Amino acid sequence: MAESLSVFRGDRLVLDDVSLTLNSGDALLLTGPNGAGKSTLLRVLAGLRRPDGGTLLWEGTPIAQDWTAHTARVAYLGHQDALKPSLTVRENLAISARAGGGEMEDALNAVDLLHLSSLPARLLSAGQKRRTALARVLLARAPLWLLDEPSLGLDAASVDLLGQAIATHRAHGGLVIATTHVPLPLEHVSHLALPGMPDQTRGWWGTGETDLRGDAA
Ligand SMILES: Nc1ncnc2c1ncn2[C@@H]1O[C@H](COP(=O)(O)OP(=O)(O)OP(=O)(O)O)[C@@H](O)[C@H]1O
Repeated sequence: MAESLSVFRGDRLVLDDVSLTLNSGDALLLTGPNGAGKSTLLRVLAGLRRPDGGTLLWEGTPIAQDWTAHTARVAYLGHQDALKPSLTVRENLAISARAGGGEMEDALNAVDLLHLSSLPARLLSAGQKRRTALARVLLARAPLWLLDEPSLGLDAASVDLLGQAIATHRAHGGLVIATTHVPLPLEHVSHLALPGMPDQTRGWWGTGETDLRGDAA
């Protein structure tokens, strides 16, 4: 999927020769210290930023041939929840539902937001906003989820819901790449530690993890 990516931010080489491959149902956790380039890598994979070197492929075809087609494959959750404050939860999500055709009630249910769906987004707590943004990912009906610190601000019950949503997506053949600084309730994940990761955190990231660094295609 990604071959030998390199990305400069300013004059600093933030990503140097990063490669990774995901198959249907796979999940990859990106870890590394602040500034390691995790968000940068996600934005490149989302097509929001062009790499300075290397190639992105989808089913063997270079993504650069059709960036618009790639955008339709991706549900991207950034650090910002990007909600319109005056619109209700449901109205915010309706925009995504129209774009992706997903089921509104199922998405609200999956992140336990049904009871808050008529509230304007400006009245939501940080965790409730994050859950709304996650519901938008569900509604996008995109095969590739790119999640930047998806558990940010979530309580324990909501982190469990996040884990279930990801597991369901994977069970239907979806792909997930998520950055995180904390363990997530995921099974059989791969793990790409961008440079600077302290060794003692190995083993945090769920069961069955595989270290892709160094041997990824
Ligand atoms: N607009 C910019 N111009 C120049 N450098 C930038 C810019 N945005 C980010 N950077 C630099 O790029 C590097 C990677 O940033 P990035 O946000 O990808 O890191 P990260 O691993 O996601 O960090 P965090 O764990 O804090 O979220 C950092 O050194 C940062 O200072």
